[in-house]
Amino acid sequence: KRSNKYRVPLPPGPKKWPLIGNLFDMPTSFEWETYDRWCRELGSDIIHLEVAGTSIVVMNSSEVAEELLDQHSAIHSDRPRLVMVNELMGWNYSFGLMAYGDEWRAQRKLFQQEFHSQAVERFYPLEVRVTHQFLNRLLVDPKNYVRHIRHLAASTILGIAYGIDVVEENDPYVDAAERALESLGLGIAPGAFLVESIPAMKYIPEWFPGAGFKRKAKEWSRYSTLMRELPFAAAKEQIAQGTARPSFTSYSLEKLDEAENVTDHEQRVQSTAATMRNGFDGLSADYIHSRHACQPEAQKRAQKEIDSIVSPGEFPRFSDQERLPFVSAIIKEMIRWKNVTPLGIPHASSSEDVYRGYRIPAGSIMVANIWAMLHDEHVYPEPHSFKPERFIGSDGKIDPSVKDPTSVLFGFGRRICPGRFMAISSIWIAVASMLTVFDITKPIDKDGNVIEPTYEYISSLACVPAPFECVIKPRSAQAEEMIRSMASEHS
Ligand code: HEM
Repeated sequence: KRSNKYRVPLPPGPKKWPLIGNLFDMPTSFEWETYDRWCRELGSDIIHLEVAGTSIVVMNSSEVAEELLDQHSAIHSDRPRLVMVNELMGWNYSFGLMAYGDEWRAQRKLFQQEFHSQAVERFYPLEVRVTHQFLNRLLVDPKNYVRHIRHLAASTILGIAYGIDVVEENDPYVDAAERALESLGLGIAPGAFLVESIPAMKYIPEWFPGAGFKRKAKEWSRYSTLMRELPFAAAKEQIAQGTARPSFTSYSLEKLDEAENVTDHEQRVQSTAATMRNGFDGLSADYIHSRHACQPEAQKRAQKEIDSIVSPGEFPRFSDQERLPFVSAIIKEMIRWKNVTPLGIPHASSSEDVYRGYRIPAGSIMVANIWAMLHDEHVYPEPHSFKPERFIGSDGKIDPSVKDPTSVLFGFGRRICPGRFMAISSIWIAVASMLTVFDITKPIDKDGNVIEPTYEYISSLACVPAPFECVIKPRSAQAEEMIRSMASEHS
């Protein structure tokens, strides 16, 4: 039986060495580009790697990812084991990192009830309010635009998850989340902790020489607990006092009476709300990070479109989306051109599978190379150029024959990003509003030369744009007045 089984070959891959496999071939930054190169060299959109006994399958096209993660989703919907963050730092409460099973299903259902495509419309007024406040901060202090974008992301998610308003400086909930998410990034970084390869090390006592990782994990687990408990306690208090704004927490706790077990339901609401914060932090902010800023032609075309549709003195509304196709095209191109999550979140296979005549071993880590899918020259000609017009048809509307990048950006199968509708709506309103009132241009040095932006990206788990200089100025005196009056209306 065994010998029959092993006649089914593994997908092709770079040459493996005994015991260590591809350990020394593995890229340590911009992995997606190396995986893409290997796939091209091997002429296959699915490849197999092995790192010290761990099987890794890279899916380099949307066809393979859809077939494996959607159509074979009963097999490939688990997550890889994460000893440091899940078992030692306490992040296993978060359904995004959790193994596939009943608790994952229960939390995911809770999340989806409040975040499906129609339900997210309840959060539109909040998204509009925090966006207008963000524009005012940009007006007052344009140089610190990265900080304001991060503040916008935090205000959006803390408002939606808990109904909490974020304060300008030293917000306790933002600080708690930042500390926790920073430690999550350190704990999850591939190769950072030996315990990931030798899980039995997790039983070493803290005082033991070489057990520094245990002491770190203990300290970091305090941050993850604080991030989960602090805002939830505040939301519950506001609900009890009758001062709470509507939020995921308030909507979900209203259903407490229907729950079979009240304590379990409350715990689940707490964990799911905290998971929203991890999902959102950074990602949407990184997209809004003025990627389109230094694309003057696209900016001017979008502004012309906005000026022709939106009445003078007003901001775009969600209901204008269809009538502003070029703004939507800019957003599609922003998320395609330099996507922040080039490898998504890996899935894991709970049992063996056979696909296209290849064997996929049980326990394989399934990596979707989203970057490669969004830079496939057959789907998006000149994939490395910023060309929002690629999404516009001859009738001036969004061309449905061009693949929408959101169909791969948010992952696949049962684990597909459940926050995708909210993510896109909050990015849309922020970008459309910024374009309405601001001109974003490249800075000029003291000799009158244009300073080109760096377009550098920091490669970690996510691919984050490095800060670059740009000049953000109101388009007119009327635009400035609009920002100020909206901000005072919301304050
Ligand atoms: C532009 C912004 C975003 C991008 C690019 C993004 C992308 C992704 C990707 C690629 C995955 C992995 C899917 C898979 O395993 O196949 C994911 C999962 C997830 N995302 Fe997002 N996401 C974004 C915003 C959000 C927001 C706003 C939330 C919450 C409000 C969120 C919550 C989650 C959760 C909870 C998961 C884990 C789902 C699970 O394991 O079942 N994301 N996201």
